[in-house]
Amino acid sequence: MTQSPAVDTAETVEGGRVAEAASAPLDGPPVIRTQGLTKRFAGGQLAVDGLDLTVPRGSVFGFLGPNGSGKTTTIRMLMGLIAPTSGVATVLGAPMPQSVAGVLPRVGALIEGPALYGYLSGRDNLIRYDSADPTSDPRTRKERVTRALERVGLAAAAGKKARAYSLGMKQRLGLAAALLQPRELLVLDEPTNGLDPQGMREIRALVREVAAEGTTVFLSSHLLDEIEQVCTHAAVMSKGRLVVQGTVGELAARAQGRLVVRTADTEAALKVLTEHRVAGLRVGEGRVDGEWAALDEQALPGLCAALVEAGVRVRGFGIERGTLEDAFVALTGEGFDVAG
Ligand SMILES: Nc1ncnc2c1ncn2[C@@H]1O[C@H](COP(=O)(O)OP(=O)(O)OP(=O)(O)O)[C@@H](O)[C@H]1O
Repeated sequence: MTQSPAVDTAETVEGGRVAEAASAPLDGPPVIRTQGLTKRFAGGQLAVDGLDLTVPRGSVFGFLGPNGSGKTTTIRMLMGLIAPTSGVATVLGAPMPQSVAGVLPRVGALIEGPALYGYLSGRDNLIRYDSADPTSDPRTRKERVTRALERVGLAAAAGKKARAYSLGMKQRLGLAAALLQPRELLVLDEPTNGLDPQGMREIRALVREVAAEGTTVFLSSHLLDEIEQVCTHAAVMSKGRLVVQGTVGELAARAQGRLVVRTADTEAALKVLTEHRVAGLRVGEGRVDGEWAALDEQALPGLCAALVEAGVRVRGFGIERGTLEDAFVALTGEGFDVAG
């Protein structure tokens, strides 16, 4: 696939080297920055390999990658839960894990499912969680708990014991815990895991709302469309390494749209498109597609007419938009495993 000029602003990793970016930084120093961050587990597993990540303040940053690509391990290092084997992680300007005590009160986090007391109600779980936070004000606790339950859509189920909650409700309760106080940074590991489509929409709306209030949101996901819907920026991981990072617009621009002709007469269509110098032609079941970026939009009606004149029975003719998934496949040469 050819690259459009727009993608040159994305920070790209090729052959293990980072080409520094002019990637639209938002205000101030980055909220998260890692340099050469690496984690090799005792068993020898290299889970994160030389990661250079820059999360701009005010962004909704999607940390994207198939299962097992190193997202959770990275988040655990950022939150000081495990120490890196080598490299540096800085969160809100302070090195981790050394600055855990100063940094974590400024961060709301939902990692690997919330730790809940099953015998307590949702509301009592939040009260207990908030009481354990030395920075929280007991005088406003009740209102803050009520507000957090409302925000995540759990007000009606607040009195139910947490063990009776579905996975999605537990996930919401964990999110409510992260929202008990205003935070500079919200870190969410797969926040829509276990939610139905409506629940996913609600959580995404909540993420946008929190971001609009000025909180930087860092969320991991293996769902490409989720990243496209809520994030301003994204980084793509594959096998512990950073593939690319930049704004979502820059990343999606890597996936150019394709000209698609739907017809049973694929051979005849291929001939006409070749004559018209359409590059990157591929023939599929009942369709021929090619790169369209180099074509002039003005040329499309003429191209369609030429197909018809050549006797091609055209059932469909148009441009299909490229997706982040196309970009991922183009960048890694792999399919994106969305299982799990
Ligand atoms: N404690 C551990 N000990 C050994 N290997 C581990 C450990 N934790 C994770 N790994 C391995 O490190 C790799 C990265 O795992 P990680 O959980 O960070 O990926 P992920 O992208 O978050 O995937 P998922 O979405 O499935 O959680 C995997 O191969 C995993 O098996």
